[in-house]
Amino acid sequence: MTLLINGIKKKFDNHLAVDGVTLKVEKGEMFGMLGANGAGKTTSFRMILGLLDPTEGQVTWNGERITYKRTHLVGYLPEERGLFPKLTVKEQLIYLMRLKGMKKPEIIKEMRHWLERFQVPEYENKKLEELSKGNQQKIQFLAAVLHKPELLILDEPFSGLDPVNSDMLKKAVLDLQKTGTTIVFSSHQMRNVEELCEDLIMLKRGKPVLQGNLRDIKRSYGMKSISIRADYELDFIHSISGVIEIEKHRDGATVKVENERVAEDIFQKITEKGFVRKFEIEEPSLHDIFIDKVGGDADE
Ligand SMILES: Nc1ncnc2c1ncn2[C@@H]1O[C@H](COP(=O)(O)OP(=O)(O)OP(=O)(O)O)[C@@H](O)[C@H]1O
Repeated sequence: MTLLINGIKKKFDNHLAVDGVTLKVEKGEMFGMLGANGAGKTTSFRMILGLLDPTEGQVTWNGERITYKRTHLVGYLPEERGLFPKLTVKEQLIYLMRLKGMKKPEIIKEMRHWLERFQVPEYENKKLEELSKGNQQKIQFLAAVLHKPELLILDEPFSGLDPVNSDMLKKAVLDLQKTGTTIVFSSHQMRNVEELCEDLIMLKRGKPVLQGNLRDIKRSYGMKSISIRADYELDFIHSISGVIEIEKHRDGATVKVENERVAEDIFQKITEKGFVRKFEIEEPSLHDIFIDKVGGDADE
């Protein structure tokens, strides 16, 4: 079972919201879709789900398009959320999961299992509007996974969750992956992406600017971060060519540089000045790569 996206583009009037996305996600993979606001992530998800027709290109799941008849194979947590405020948790999950072809006793069994897991069994008969935003989101997640979809699309699943709930959701997502669910998700929280996904695509104004295995991307990325501890003034590093940024600490600095050669240059210059307690070249964080590639803010 493979999700294949082949050169999809989406034009709204004259605006190309998605401009040539090609990717392959195999069964049981966790795939991250990143990009600044308006980069085209949600539009791509809608095309994957068959809710929006691509202007160009195709999407297939297991060799076929995802049409209305195959929606039971897919789970979707939309960014704009979409539950019924006046219905109880039980009422709406029964309604939504019957649309996915589940029978009522099975829905109730699965719902209780998940409510227990999320430590909110008492919510079964509460109206959605009575729940906090974060707890409503847990119910929205249940609406995406109760029918055990093969492909799960999560648009900003962690936004608005406190650290405890965010961790709980992360564990749930990882467990679903272990059972073979294919997961594609978007997030502005780079730490969550680093913790969860092996492969990713980064979009900028609809175009892919980076794509591949996260570890390979970090290893081969030119930009490096250097951690330095020394007993003397490090301000002079500013003037070395290829230095992107220097952040000073009490007894040293963290320096972002364009490539390893710049790091060697800095090493030589600081050892000429005096004793160096620490000099460590580190791979850039995904946050740094995001800022470098996409610009703007990542929510961290
Ligand atoms: N139905 C639509 N009609 C016209 N323009 C649209 C429509 N849907 C999206 N767009 C535009 O397409 C671009 C991509 O939007 P999209 O919602 O896919 O971005 P995103 O990456 O999900 O952003 P965010 O992180 O803010 O959710 C934006 O410029 C948006 O204004």
